[in-house]
Order: sequence, then structure tokens, then C-alpha cells
Amino acid sequence: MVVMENEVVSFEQVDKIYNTGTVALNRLNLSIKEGEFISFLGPSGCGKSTALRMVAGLGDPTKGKVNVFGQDPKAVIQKTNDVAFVFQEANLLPWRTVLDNVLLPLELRGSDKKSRKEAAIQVLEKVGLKDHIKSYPRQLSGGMKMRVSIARAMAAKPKLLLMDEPFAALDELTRQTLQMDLLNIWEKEKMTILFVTHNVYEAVYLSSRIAVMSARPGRLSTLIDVNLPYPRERTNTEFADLVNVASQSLEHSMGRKELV
Ligand SMILES: Nc1ncnc2c1ncn2[C@@H]1O[C@H](COP(=O)(O)OP(=O)(O)OP(=O)(O)O)[C@@H](O)[C@H]1O
Repeated sequence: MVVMENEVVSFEQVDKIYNTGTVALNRLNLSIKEGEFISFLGPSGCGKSTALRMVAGLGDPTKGKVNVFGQDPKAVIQKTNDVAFVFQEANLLPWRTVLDNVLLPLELRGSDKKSRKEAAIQVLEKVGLKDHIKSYPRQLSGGMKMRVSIARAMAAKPKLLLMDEPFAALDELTRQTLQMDLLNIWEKEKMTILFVTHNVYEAVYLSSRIAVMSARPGRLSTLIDVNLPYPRERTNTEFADLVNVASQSLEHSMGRKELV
């Protein structure tokens, strides 16, 4: 197998057919490089989550191959802390404090008590929750819970962060603040982010590259390089132009020509 330089994830001719007969992915080919912020953008049911979950070792391709750091994803997940996952729901344990929720993956990995506490506090500081470490999930807003979820994923310093519509359930203002914060973390930590969304504005605001997926069966329809400097200005013309390009690709991938 030839591993390309700086390649973090590769999909090689990946098909996924569930045992219900649903073809979720059809010949997906994609190479993701170190440091990218890449979004899978596509309509509901086009296989975005299926693709992301495979990178996390959750489900195998029916045909083809997914590699993470040149290896089988399951092996990477089992042996290293290099990959972390953030879901749409924060999925916090209600009986544990914010700090204890963030500590959980570090405890499971068996790192020593003092250093894991330091790491957890440091990462909670980064997501703006240092003053809430003793709070319980029920005392937090939706945005704060998502921050804890991001902190928990970041605590073990992953090289690859997988995010499946993490901000979809949040109000617009909270979503925008979290998007800004996520970009700050990405720039500081220099990790690779693979992000799933069906929101064109979100994809253009966050991504260095957008993989537009087509409706069932899920295929890669277009790759868009987003060559806008960060932080991005949502109101400027270049931003609007790229939103247009992405929207058109999305419409095209859904077999419709007109813009919504
Ligand atoms: N475990 C499963 N068993 C059977 N079919 C499944 C399973 N998981 C997903 N599917 C189907 O595979 C297709 C792709 O699903 P997937 O969740 O990957 O899409 P998606 O693009 O992430 O959608 P959404 O944006 O709505 O989350 C859908 O038709 C879905 O119903």
C-alpha cells in the first residue's frame, strides 16, 4: 500500500450497502491531508455520517478501503488517542461534573491522575468553561454542553477530530460563536478536522475544502477549495460567491438545477 505524504484519511473506492439493501455510499474516493478542515456537505441520507463513522472504525466498507494514518481505522482507535469524535448530541453523563465528563476518556486510557486533571482543566479553559468545571450537565445551556463535548474530545490531544453535525441543534447565535471558537482551536492545535453538515453557510465559513456529496447512493459530487482567509467575514462578496458555488453544487448533486 502506498501512503501519500501527510495523508490522514483515505477512502478508496468505498461502497457501503447496509443489510437492508440501502446503498449508502457508492465508490467514494477521497484523500484528506494533515491540517485540513474538510466538510462533507450533502442532503439528508447521502451517506455523510456513514462515511464519518467508518473513519472512526464504526462499520466496515462493503467494498473498498478506508485508511486512517495509513492503517485500519479500528486499529488506530484501539491503539492510540489520535482520533476523537463529536456527535450532534453532547452525550454527557448527567451524574458526572463537567470536569469528570472531560476526564472520562483519559481515565479509560489510564493516564496518571495528576496529569489527566491538568489536561482536562487546560482544555476546558480553551473552550471557555474554566468557571464551570464543578457544574453538572443539567446546569448548562445547549451550547455549553457542546463545549464540554468538544473539550472531552480534545482532552487526549487527537490529531484527527471527527464531527457529525455538532452544532445542528443549537440556535444561530450560539452556533456562530461555537464555529468561531472551533476555528480558533483548529488553528492553535493544528489538527485535521472532518466535519459533517448539511448547512452551506457553515461549510463555507469553516472549511478549507468542501466535499459535496450527492443524494442516494452517496457519491462524491464536487470538491470545492475554499480559498478565503480566516477569520471569514460572512457578509462580504467573496463569501457570498462561495456560498453560491457550494449551493449550486449541492443542487446539482441532488439532480436539480435551480437554486433555492
Ligand atoms: N445502520 C443502518 N442500517 C440501515 N440503513 C442505514 C443505517 N445507517 C444509515 N442507513 C441508511 O443509509 C443512508 C445514509 O445514511 P447516513 O446517516 O449516512 O446519511 P447522512 O447523509 O448522514 O444523513 P443525515 O444528514 O440525515 O444524518 C440513509 O438512507 C440511511 O437511512
